[in-house]
Amino acid sequence: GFYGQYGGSYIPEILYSSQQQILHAFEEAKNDPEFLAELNKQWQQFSGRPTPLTFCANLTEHFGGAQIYLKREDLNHSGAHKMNNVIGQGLLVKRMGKKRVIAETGAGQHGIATALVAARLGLECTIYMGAKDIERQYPNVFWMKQLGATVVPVTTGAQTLRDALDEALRDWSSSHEESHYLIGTSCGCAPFPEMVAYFQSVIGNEVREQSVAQFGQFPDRLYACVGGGSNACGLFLPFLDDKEVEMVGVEAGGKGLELGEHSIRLSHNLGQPGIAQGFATMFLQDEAGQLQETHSIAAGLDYVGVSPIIAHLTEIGRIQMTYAMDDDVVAACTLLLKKEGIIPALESSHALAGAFKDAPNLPKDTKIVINLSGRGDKDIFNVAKAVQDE
Ligand SMILES: Cc1ncc(COP(=O)(O)O)c(/C=N/[C@H](C(=O)O)[C@@H](O)C(C)C)c1O
Repeated sequence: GFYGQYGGSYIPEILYSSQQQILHAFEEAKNDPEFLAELNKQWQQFSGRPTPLTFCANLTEHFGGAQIYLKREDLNHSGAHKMNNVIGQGLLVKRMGKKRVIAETGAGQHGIATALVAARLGLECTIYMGAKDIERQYPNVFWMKQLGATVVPVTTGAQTLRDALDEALRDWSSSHEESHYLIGTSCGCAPFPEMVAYFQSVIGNEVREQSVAQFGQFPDRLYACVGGGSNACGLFLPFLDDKEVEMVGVEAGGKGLELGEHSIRLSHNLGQPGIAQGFATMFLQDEAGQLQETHSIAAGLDYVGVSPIIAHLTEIGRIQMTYAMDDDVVAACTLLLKKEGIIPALESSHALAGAFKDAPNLPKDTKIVINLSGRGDKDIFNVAKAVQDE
């Protein structure tokens, strides 16, 4: 479970048995045609896969450079890519004979996806969510409760994702016999990063077929926002060996480069290697190694760690990491909805902002694919406030 110097599993001994159980269940399921058939059936019939690869003619003309395509993970059931992973892990929970799932959430997309799948699979569900995030993503919280999930407000620390993750891990430490910790992103101890990346890879595998079918080649360049790193892993990993396909990850530049104003772990040399929350990766930490507060207008990118897979691929130069500031993110969001009639999540708008910066300077025959990881319904009040402040 190592990716270069990152990854591994640094967890309390009491979790070893559950970790091993998940590892074996995952290894077996990956090679079980029945599991894979059920997984694809639920992805198609419950979540609505395959998601379209949408050409943006107006934006392409507007920028006068690269041809712009969107991978529409916003069209998954629940409105984000999170559903891909939750269905996968939900079927694994049934296979392990467990009755309860625990999850952390920030943007609420992972939370609502977990509550939806728990309802469908008849599992008990507890969601940990920072009190600040509950406030700024309330539409998702309302439905989680209607679905029968227990939503636990986390009031420690900055009351955002990192704190919710710590609380979820605490619960799992004492309930691991009957509960599964359904992590929402490609972080945490082995095998979570690999497992979440595996389930999310349905995104890139579909793009491999759709790009050749729609424009006769693989994309020249892929863009994805990076919070925990799961939608980026999902789009990028199926193209890893196709060296001509470039990959750009976009982090949250927030309000500025002062500690606490952003969530930039990999670009701009702002993160440092560290070990926390069960794994080794690049974290935002102070000189003493204490995890720092982060900020982003997008709750889903407001996280202090990052996938060890993304950290490693960035270190070896396979992924170029950049970042987008809150203002550019809101501008990218409103440009997409005005030009193409698609309302993106603020997280996904970071990938848009990164691509829109490059598009005008790229040759006209360049094909770029941007991962539209989610829809913007949950962000109504945040966007309203941001455009009002302009
Ligand atoms: C629409 C949308 N796009 C991107 C992200 C960033 O998560 P990754 O894809 O794992 O980097 C997110 C992250 N959302 C999580 C959530 O809904 O709980 C996030 O807050 C945490 C699980 C990291 C998201 O909702």
